[in-house]
Amino acid sequence: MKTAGFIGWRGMVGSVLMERMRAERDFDLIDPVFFTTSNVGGNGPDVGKKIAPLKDANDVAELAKNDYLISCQGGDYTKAIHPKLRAAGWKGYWIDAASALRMQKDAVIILDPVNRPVIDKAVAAGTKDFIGGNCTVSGMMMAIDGLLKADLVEWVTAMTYQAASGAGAQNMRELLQQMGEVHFTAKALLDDPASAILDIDREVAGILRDEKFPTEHFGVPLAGSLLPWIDTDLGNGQSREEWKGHAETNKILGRAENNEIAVDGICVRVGAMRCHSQGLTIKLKKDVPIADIEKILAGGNAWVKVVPNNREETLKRLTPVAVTGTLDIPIGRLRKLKMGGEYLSAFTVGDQLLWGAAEPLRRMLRILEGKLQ
Ligand SMILES: NC(=O)C1=CN([C@@H]2O[C@H](COP(=O)(O)OP(=O)(O)OC[C@H]3O[C@@H](n4cnc5c(N)ncnc54)[C@H](OP(=O)(O)O)[C@@H]3O)[C@@H](O)[C@H]2O)C=CC1
Ligand SMILES: N[C@@H](CC(=O)OP(=O)(O)O)C(=O)O
Repeated sequence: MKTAGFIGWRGMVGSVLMERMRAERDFDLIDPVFFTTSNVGGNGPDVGKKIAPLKDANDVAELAKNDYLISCQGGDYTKAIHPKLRAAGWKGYWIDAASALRMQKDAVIILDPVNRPVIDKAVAAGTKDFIGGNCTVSGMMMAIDGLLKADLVEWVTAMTYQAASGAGAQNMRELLQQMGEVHFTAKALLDDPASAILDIDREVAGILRDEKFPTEHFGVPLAGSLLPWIDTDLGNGQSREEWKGHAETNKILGRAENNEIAVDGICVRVGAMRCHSQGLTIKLKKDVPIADIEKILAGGNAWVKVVPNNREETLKRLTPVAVTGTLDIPIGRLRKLKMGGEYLSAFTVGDQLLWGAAEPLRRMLRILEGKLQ
């Protein structure tokens, strides 16, 4: 049995990965070894079998004993350790959730329901670095997988509504603190049915703008507001999160530079917990009837679910609350836009900690073990 070293297993993405691997009995396939940057000698997670005490995640020689290394520890860790491992001659498979290596020439971005042929070809060619994609990109591609496979997409714009979890565990906590603070401020007026809504609104605006309002992690209020900028500023009017849309989509599909699908849009953080939503405008290569589009989308992969474009089904099935904690990728609000028969609108939701982070990693391990058809 091959050995797999896990780094970052107790973080937010890592915990979801452990949960999924336990549920799918992935630990039966490998001998797991757990690493830490903070608690050498401590206890690892419960994986249903006996494991050794935690090893040092900065000990390159110890890491290099493993056939696989799966990291959810973050980009800084990857940048510090991965080059040392390769320089030391380690030939194992590196599977990573962080963005650090994604665009490297020798790395493949993994989203196997969408790009299994690209992955298989890379494995056969001896590629050793397999990196999970950006959560927004992965969610969008899982949703429109059918149209991509049918080569019907000329371009896509994505207007996103991204959850707090994308910014990290501390940010999820801060969002809840902010919500609590707002409610606390308005509570007395809220409890009085005779109070005026504009008085409540004034109190709320006051606390949101108060310098004591908890904003250590987001920098500004997210509760009762939204943040139309995610990740760093590229200096050309685009955020790094928006840049990833085009760069990663085309790399995932393995498309040549002269055959790229243009992907662009605006990425926005909203007060959802862990599901990223996005409104898509898709320019199709030809005018395909909506009933056919629904069929093509539904056949894209086993997780995409087409939601009929009516109010009741949409509000029941196409929200972060409906999707959170599941692998489902609903897509709905499907209709042709006024601009013409080639212009399709769509709305999709995905749990960004599952398909957007943990799930492609555990599936890659199975692919390498020959246990995923
Ligand atoms: N957040 C997201 O939505 C996504 C994140 N990613 C990538 O995954 C990587 C990890 O992200 P994420 O899981 O959010 O990071 P976390 O901050 O939750 O965890 C990272 C590490 O922090 C250490 N840590 C310190 N204090 C704690 C604590 N109280 N509880 C748990 N861990 C703690 C742990 O290392 P140790 O055990 O060694 O102390 C842990 O492995 C990042 O590179 C990110 O870019 C990818 C896709 C989505
Ligand atoms: N930037 C994403 C989360 C993330 O970690 O993305 P990436 O893996 O591309 O760094 C978000 O904020 O929602």
